[in-house]
Amino acid sequence: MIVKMENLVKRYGDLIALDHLNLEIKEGEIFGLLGPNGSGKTTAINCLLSLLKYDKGSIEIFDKEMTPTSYDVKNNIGVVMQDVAVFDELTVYENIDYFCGLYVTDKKKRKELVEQAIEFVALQEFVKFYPPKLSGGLLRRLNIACGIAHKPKLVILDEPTVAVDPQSRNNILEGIKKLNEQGATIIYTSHYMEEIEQLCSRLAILDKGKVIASGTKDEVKGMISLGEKIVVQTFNLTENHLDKIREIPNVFDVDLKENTLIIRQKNGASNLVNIMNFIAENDISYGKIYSELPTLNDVFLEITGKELRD
Ligand SMILES: Nc1ncnc2c1ncn2[C@@H]1O[C@H](COP(=O)(O)OP(=O)(O)OP(=O)(O)O)[C@@H](O)[C@H]1O
Repeated sequence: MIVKMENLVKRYGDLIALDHLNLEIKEGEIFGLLGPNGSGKTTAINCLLSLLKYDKGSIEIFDKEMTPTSYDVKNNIGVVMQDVAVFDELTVYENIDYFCGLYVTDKKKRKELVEQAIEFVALQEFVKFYPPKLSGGLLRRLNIACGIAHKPKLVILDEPTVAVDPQSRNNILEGIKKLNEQGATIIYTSHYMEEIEQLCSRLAILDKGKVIASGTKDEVKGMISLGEKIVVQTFNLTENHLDKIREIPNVFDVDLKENTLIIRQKNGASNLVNIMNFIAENDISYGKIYSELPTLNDVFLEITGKELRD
């Protein structure tokens, strides 16, 4: 276990920002913290880093209690915060060199690390630029390079893709996968469920400072009863057909409205094939046919009654 957060409570006055939060993050995973704005993601990260005092609970990182003076633990953590924090009066190269220098004093070693970080976020053409001359996406990439240049074992990224262009977004997501492949454990917070789906091996969904669902993506999706949804645009279905479709393995709900048939099935390997075979065998004419698996938003919607996005 790389991170163990137990029963964490954090209050801001009357507001309970973290309400007995429990998180366990294992070595080598990309762990997603997903939740709508204000659900407590940044507060959880700040407590984890001992940047914020909390009211109750305990935090262990690398099997050691985390305190504001746990410098040996902090040396092995890289943080990329939501707000870009670089020096406007230093160039791209100098910024990365400065932040790397907080951890690595050997100049030769640092030069290597800084160059690797620049290559990692593909900022080679911009090394002499000052931050005010960089676009939002490039600035975020610089922010990331500053956070990871010292090759930490644990990398924490707090919504690193907010307001970036699609090219930088892809660069950032690919970079995170690469970091993980090179051995870093990653904590990634976002309110974009697509990013969490794409990146993370396990996740926790937060709402009002509580974990409302956690596990692998499949485990989390398995917590709700929506199952797989198969949609068929069809024209000549009879009641008799609908009855037969209800008998197909895994089908638990069939609904025909105008020309759209929605079949809900429990998860299974050949759900769509079974439906297509039935359509072919019964000479049913159809337009579009497609299958949708539940999304993390469906999970959130079912548990909380509201959408993940604002
Ligand atoms: N310094 C503070 N003082 C008072 N309330 C705060 C403070 N920081 C955060 N909060 C409140 O605590 C709750 C959790 O906020 P937090 O920033 O941790 O959420 P978040 O999930 O990271 O949201 P976002 O996605 O918008 O960053 C929110 O209701 C927020 O308004």
